[in-house]
Amino acid sequence: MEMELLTQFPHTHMDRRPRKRPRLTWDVTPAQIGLLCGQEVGDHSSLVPSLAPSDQTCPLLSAKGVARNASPPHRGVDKDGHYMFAVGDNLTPRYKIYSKMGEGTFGQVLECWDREKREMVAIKIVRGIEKYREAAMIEIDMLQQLGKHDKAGSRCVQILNWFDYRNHICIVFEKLGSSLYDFLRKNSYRPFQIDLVRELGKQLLESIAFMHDLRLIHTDLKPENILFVSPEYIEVSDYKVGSSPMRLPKSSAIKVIDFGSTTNDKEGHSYIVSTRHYRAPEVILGLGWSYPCDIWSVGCILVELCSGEALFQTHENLEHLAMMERVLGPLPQHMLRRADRQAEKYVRKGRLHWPEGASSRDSIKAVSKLLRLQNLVMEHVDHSAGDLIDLLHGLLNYEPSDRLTAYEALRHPFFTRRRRS
Ligand SMILES: Nc1ncnc2c1ncn2[C@@H]1O[C@H](COP(=O)(O)OP(=O)(O)OP(=O)(O)O)[C@@H](O)[C@H]1O
Repeated sequence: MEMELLTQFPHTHMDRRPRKRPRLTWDVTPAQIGLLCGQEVGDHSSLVPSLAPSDQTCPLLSAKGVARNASPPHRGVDKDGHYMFAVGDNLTPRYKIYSKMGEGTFGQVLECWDREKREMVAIKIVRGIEKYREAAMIEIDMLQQLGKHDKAGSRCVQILNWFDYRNHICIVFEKLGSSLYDFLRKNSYRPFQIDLVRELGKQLLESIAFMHDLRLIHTDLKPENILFVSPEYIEVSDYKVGSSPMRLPKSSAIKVIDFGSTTNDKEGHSYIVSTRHYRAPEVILGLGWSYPCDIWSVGCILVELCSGEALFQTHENLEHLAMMERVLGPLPQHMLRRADRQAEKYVRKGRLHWPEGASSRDSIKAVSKLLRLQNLVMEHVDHSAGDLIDLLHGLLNYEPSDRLTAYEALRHPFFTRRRRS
């Protein structure tokens, strides 16, 4: 019977830390997990009722002769522990696989038809490897904490259900649209209009203020982890010769996803967090980090939305710090002096060991071609540039304790000033 294939989460390994991003503590107690396991979460209606295919109307889903409610065939895992599937299979008797929506470090996200609720959902099928299973349990705990407080469901992606199936933790989410990154990519990295950036930045900061109020730090904010709620867009012509039409989202509503690295605020976080381009200086220098690391990421994201390109395109710590100095001015001496043992090699006589310590001429060139923040913004933004530059200086303040909080940023004139329409 199908139910026999649903295994229990092995509580015996609960003390082992997930390794997606190293963490200091295990935040989910076995008792909590026992309570949560396999339970439905909340009551959510379909986001796309009119688009959802029924089993009768979707040829893709019915063509393969998979009996309704049958267990899917055993397909095993690939070399990385990813669940192997075929479009049209049942994932479980309840969920039928419609398409693949994305893939990340944790696993794959599949678009599935929920026969019980009669709606499309997005299911993250976590790799069948212990460390990812453990990290997935943390993500579920975070999602449940967020869901409990976000009654309107407007801030963060909603978890609808989860289960442990054939050694894969499966997390069922409301189905959302494209990520900001995919949207930029499909527009050949042409920037968003400033008014859309304002809309997106405001919602992003509201989501972060909400998380920070709950004493949660996301730690992995990036355009890939911010999704438009609706998949719908319109195309408008771009008057530049030879350019393809520009996509514009029909609605600017967004939600934050991927809480696999989210952590409760505790003193003394010092391990490395965030995806490289969006990583704050205190993280790189090993000075310890907290809520302000999310705010730094927002600053990097807003620049990227205005310019179309990631602000700090680097894979190396010293080059990254040198890029920050080029765009934002010198790092404060007191921060450089406190650099931990890993980072002290980037500092000589109280200043950044640059360009002397550069790994190559190309690296020096990559840094020197970057523009100062105000010039970079003015190159892409016509109106509101002054307000935006001022806001960005507050979000990208080197000193974490002087950096704007999410609430302070929301009160900035970039968001509050009355504008002529
Ligand atoms: N609810 C959703 N609706 C639509 N698409 C989604 C949803 N959740 C995730 N996706 C898609 O799947 C991709 C991977 O999801 P997610 O970031 O949660 O996975 P991950 O393995 O934790 O990624 P990472 O490598 O960043 O840690 C996203 O970038 C997005 O394109």
